[in-house]
Amino acid sequence: MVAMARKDDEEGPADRVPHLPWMRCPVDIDAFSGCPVAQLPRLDPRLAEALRRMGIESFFPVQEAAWVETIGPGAFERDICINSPTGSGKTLAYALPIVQMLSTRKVRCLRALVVLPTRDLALQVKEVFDAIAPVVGLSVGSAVGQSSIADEVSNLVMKPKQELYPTIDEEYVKMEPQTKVDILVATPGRLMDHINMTNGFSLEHLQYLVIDETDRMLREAYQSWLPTVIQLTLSIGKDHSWHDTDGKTLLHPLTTIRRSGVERGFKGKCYPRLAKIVLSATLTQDPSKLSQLELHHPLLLNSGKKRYRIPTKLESYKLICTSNLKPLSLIVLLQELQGNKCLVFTSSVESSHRLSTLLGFFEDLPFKFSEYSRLQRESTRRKTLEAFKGGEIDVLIGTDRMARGIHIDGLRYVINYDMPPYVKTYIHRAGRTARAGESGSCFTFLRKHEVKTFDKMLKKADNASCSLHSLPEESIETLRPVFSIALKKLEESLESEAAKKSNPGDKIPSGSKRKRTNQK
Ligand SMILES: Nc1ncnc2c1ncn2[C@@H]1O[C@H](COP(=O)(O)OP(=O)(O)OP(=O)(O)O)[C@@H](O)[C@H]1O
Repeated sequence: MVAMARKDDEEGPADRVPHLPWMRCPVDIDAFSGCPVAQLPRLDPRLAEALRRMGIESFFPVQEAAWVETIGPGAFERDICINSPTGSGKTLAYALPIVQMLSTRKVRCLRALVVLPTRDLALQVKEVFDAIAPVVGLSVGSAVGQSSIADEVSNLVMKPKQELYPTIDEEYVKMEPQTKVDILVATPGRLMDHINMTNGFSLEHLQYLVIDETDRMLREAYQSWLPTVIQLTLSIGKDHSWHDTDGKTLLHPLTTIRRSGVERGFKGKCYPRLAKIVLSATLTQDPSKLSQLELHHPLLLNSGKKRYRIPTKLESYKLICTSNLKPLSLIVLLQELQGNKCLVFTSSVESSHRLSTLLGFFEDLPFKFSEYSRLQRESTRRKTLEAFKGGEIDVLIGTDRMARGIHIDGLRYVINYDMPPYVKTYIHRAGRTARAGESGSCFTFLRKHEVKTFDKMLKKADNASCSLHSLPEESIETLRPVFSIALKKLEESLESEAAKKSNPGDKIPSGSKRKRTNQK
């Protein structure tokens, strides 16, 4: 039953009318042209200046549309759901209104929480907040597990200054630490660690909750993070009392009092309510999944006519070849791409490992490649990604872990070494290129029998025409002799790895040590 629901959500017809009435009448993002920074109404001049320093001269349509519904006439009255293509600028679409709204806050409390599925993605989003929030006096923190929990705690909370609280020492000692950040970017795991264990970490004052990559996040049930977060922000009926030395009950000076919202016309909800923004390039339409978000009069901001949309400047190509020639065809294609940055997606970590080990047995390849997978240590992965961003590696080979949200400047090419199983997967993989109005290409290797399924799948997205790309036969033939030797070495290498796994004490013979990268 669960499997069927997932398949239906991923694979339903492209033009199916959404079940939820509010999804049927979205705000059309494409009706916005994206105005110059100087013309955005009510934008704090300090933020305008920060944006200019970031090289942003005008806004993208999704950013203008979101501004209208938050700072503009929409005034954050409704929760916002954004369905807009990869690379269309969704991060700034939520970061800017939140920072602008909080720029007038008087007391520091944790008021905005942004949750993302992976650490890399969370750190990328934090960079955007870091570029704009400090200019209006806001502090941004992260809870992503990049450093030890103790370091994270010391960056997030501190004991309040004693002189601000003229109570006797004993009372001060009992006081809980308070937050050091206004905005927190987190992954669900570390967020739950702080909720459960960090003294003084509180979501009581939260005003904004952003769930980026929403469809992916709704599959992330980690310790029921979503219901926990929502529950912790509801403080109706909670005892806010704070006792002074005479035992009199005072309100804690930082308490956000959420009252029942009946008089504001939203029965059963609190006021001020927690405003939510949820986003994806492939937002789910499944009512049962969306209901977990407990959205308040949701408003959909949508781009394109079909359910999914591929970036306008993305060119899609398919290459048809047999399984046994796929590695050679990949090498020839990578040679054609002439050392330009490229991501290669496989269907599993094993497949990525196999492929990169095999490529390691080809001498003198004219590109530098590396494996990027969860089989590697976090620190190795981070270094690899940095090297790729910095241009020391041309090709990264990995799985769908690299497919969500990651932005790499100058990335022109994506290759699906294995066919993506769903149109959503195609969109996120291909969406690592052709971002922010740049052009890019996505190549997909297919076996003959996969072509029909693939073509049908792509029809579910706007702008998804796909031409055939052929590789020169003679280039493939030239590589064949080396290929046979490389295959033999690959088998030996995998065997010795397997042996090492089953007998961790044994040394691998030096000749068969695996080589996952050809980095110098
Ligand atoms: N107004 C703008 N002008 C120029 N560049 C921009 C603007 N807004 C965002 N960008 C750049 O566009 C790139 C893509 O933005 P972002 O990562 O927010 O896209 P996204 O829609 O969240 O993509 P995905 O769905 O893949 O996560 C970033 O490098 C960002 O710096």
